[in-house]
Amino acid sequence: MEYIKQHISEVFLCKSKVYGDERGYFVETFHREGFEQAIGYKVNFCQDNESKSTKGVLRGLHFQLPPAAQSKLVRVIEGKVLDVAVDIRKGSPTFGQYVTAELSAENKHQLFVPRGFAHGFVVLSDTAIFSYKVDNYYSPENDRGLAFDDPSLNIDWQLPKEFLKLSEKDQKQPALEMLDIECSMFDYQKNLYRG
Ligand SMILES: Cc1cn([C@H]2C[C@H](O)[C@@H](COP(=O)(O)OP(=O)(O)O[C@H]3O[C@@H](C)C(=O)[C@@H](O)[C@H]3O)O2)c(=O)[nH]c1=O
Repeated sequence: MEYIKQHISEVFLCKSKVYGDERGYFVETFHREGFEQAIGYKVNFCQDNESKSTKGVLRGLHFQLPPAAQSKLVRVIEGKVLDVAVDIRKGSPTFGQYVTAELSAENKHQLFVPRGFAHGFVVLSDTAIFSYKVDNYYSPENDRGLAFDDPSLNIDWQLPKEFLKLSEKDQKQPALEMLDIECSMFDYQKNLYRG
């Protein structure tokens, strides 16, 4: 597995080695020791999630507040998505900036999204199955969102806005400037994103 630091250096794109033969292929999708060595700290993944969506579905941008903050290791097992991780750590040199990655069943890339990032994706293929590990359990009372179309972020979701399908909740998420208290719960100096 290759772990590639992104321009926000706590975010990693993970590329698996795919062994193809006449039967099909084999791939390691997670190797704890290698993963922790690459990112530089321990992450205790405790829940695996899967969702299926149709083209144009946009889920996000989501995060959970401490003490239920989550790191996520995300991948696609059917179809193709554009995945986005926005840095919401107060005091971070890359605050408000984001990383994007095209994740597909074909390229088998994974994105590691640390705590202190709002995460979302849009489906670019007819359907997509999204699969991910998280290192803290689902906590509806700590579940928060950030507007996918916040002009201060200016994210290019690669599909026309009228084509996007969002949950009711995600159609009215707040802009980043409204999330000052939430962002300060991910203070960069305190390294809180390291769990
Ligand atoms: C996320 C989650 C949802 N649920 C339930 C709550 C709800 O009834 C239903 C659908 O929830 P949501 O609408 O929040 O699902 P969804 O929009 O797919 O939420 C996910 O979006 C992506 C972008 C993420 O980054 C994830 O962390 C998660 O927030 O599933 C759980 O039981 N456990 C979970 O871990």
